[in-house]
Formats: sequence, structure tokens, C-alpha cells
Amino acid sequence: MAVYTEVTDEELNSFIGNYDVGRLLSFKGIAEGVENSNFLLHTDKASYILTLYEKRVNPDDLPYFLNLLQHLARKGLSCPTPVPSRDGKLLGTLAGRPAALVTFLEGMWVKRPRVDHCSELGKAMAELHLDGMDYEGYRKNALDVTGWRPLFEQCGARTDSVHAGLGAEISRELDYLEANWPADLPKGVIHADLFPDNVFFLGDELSGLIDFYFACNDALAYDIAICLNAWCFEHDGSFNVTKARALLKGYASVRPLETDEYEALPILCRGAALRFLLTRLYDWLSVPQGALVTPKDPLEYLKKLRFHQTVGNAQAYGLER
Ligand SMILES: Nc1ncnc2c1ncn2[C@@H]1O[C@H](COP(=O)(O)OP(=O)(O)OP(=O)(O)O)[C@@H](O)[C@H]1O
Ligand SMILES: N[C@@H](CCO)C(=O)O
Repeated sequence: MAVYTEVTDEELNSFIGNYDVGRLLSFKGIAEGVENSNFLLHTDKASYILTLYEKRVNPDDLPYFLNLLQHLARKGLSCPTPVPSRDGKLLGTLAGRPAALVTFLEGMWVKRPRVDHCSELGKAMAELHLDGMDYEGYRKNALDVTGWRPLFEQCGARTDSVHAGLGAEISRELDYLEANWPADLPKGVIHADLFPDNVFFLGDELSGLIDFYFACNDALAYDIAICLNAWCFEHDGSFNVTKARALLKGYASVRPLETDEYEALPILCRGAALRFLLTRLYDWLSVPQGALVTPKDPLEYLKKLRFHQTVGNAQAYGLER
């Protein structure tokens, strides 16, 4: 479920009155997503998504996200475009929460991405990286290598209740990553959560990217590593090198990888796996009894991490140099 905040008709009508979007015809909550409250709106002009930002989003970050979407949309990337209010603001307030109206993107996400989807994803991610190059905003990645240990410490001794020995395994991996994390890779705006449920397709064509609420400035190749993890493992846990090759080739056809980025892929994949292992672990241990949200499985990411620990060099991801 992802409607945490109820909105009355009066509140909505008065909010919509601030925008030049036509007459409201219908309005309904969207069940998907876990972070924010999302509503689908139809007016006599078009369809829109109304997002009410909930507690996990830092309101100070919202201008970075909304201005980024506007910047990317102006460059031609297919992503939700924030609709300014009549007085030119991208961010408003509704039912006591920060709220924004963005354009509706057609398409559906694919539950079982195929090789051609991975190739399209690679190209779109590279376009996003190039389009973000001249974005003036800056947001540090709160979940970069320096953020992982504090998160792990918050999980504390309960970590082993999820899997025996997990605490020691994470601790060893953190030691390795902190000592070896590459510092000088090309940086820019990354999406940082480009999972299949944030990428829409219409037929076989990629129609848009959504959910930029982890976007930040970090190593571009780290975004690729996040995607190798999220798109190129099968449901049985095996790594699909054909999908990885397609993703990397698609990416490189738009933005060729520098040698140091290519060589760093194994450690970046380990870091990306640990990042999602840790946030999922934290959420797993924090879900209140009886909550309607089903937490995502942290151990899926432990298996991915173990795979990357066996990788000798970047050729294992299928792209020859
Ligand atoms: N611009 C858009 N166009 C069409 N549908 C959208 C758009 N934005 C969001 N949605 C729909 O709303 C759902 C939830 O959106 P989103 O993933 O941004 O929410 P979230 O609460 O931030 O979720 P997450 O748990 O993925 O972080 C999406 O799966 C999609 O169905
Ligand atoms: N994509 C994240 C959750 C939402 O940010 C995960 O699968 O753990």
C-alpha cells in the first residue's frame, strides 16, 4: 500500500486550483510503492501523478529531485515532469505534507526483464548520465560507502536473527569495501534505484524512468553496478551474463566506459549489493507487527554479494575490452 495520507475532496480541489491543469475528473490512490503516497489524477486536459512526500524523504532534498526532473525532461529524457503551480512553484503543500504534481508516464514495468529490456535500460541509464552532466544541483549520496557502517550499526545484534553469521559476514565485507572503494571514478547525477519497477516499457520500447527519490551525485559506474544486480540475476539466484553483456553494451553504445570504471565493476557490484542488503535488513528489522507493507528479502542481496565476491575481473560481466 502506498497511501499513507488521506486527502479530502475539498483539500484536493483547492490544491488543484493552484495549477493550470484543467478540471479534475477523477482521483484515486495508487497501491504500488512504499515510500510516498501517490495518487492518479485525470483532468479534462491530461493525467497526472500527485505525490505526497512522507517521512522518509527529507524535505530539504525535494528541490534537488524536482529541479532534476525538470532539467532531465528539458533535455528530452522521458521522466515525470513536475508541473509548476500558477505562481511558478514545483513544490506545494497538501494535507500537511510537501506535495508535487508530475506528468503521467505511459507504460508498465516488466516483472521478468529479458535481454532486450536490459539493453534498453543500459542505453537509457547512459542518457540519464549524460543529461545530468550539466545539472547544477548537488546531493551527496547518503547511502555511499561512508553510510553503510552506520546503517549496519543500527541493525546491531539483531542482524543474526535474520541469518546465522550474517553480522560477521557483513562486517568483513565492510572492512574490505572501506579499504578498497575506488575514489576517483567519473562522477555525476545517478538514479541510484533503477530497479525494474522504476523503468516503464510500452511494448518492447522503454517509455520512461520514474522514482528519482534516491538520485544523488556519485560515481556513474556505481549506477551500472546497481542495475547489474537488479536486472541480471534470475529468480533462482543465478547470474545471467547474457543480460549483463546486453546492459553494458547498451550503456557503452551511448557513453563508453573508461578503463578504470570497467575494471572497478566487481567492487562496485559488491558495494551495490551490500547497500541493498543493508537497507533491506534495516527495513526487515524495523517493520512493525501487523504492518501492511511486506519488506523485501535482504538475503536475496546476500546471495548477489557472494556471487560478486567470486568474480576475478570485470570480464565476468560479459563485456570484452
Ligand atoms: N509519473 C508517473 N507516471 C505513471 N505512473 C507513475 C508515475 N509515478 C509513479 N507512478 C506509479 O506509482 C507507483 C509508485 O511510484 P513510486 O515508485 O515513485 O513510489 P514510491 O512510493 O517512491 O515507491 P518505491 O517503493 O518504489 O520507492 C509506480 O509503480 C507507478 O505505478
Ligand atoms: N529498490 C529497493 C527498494 C526501494 O527503494 C529494493 O529493492 O530494495
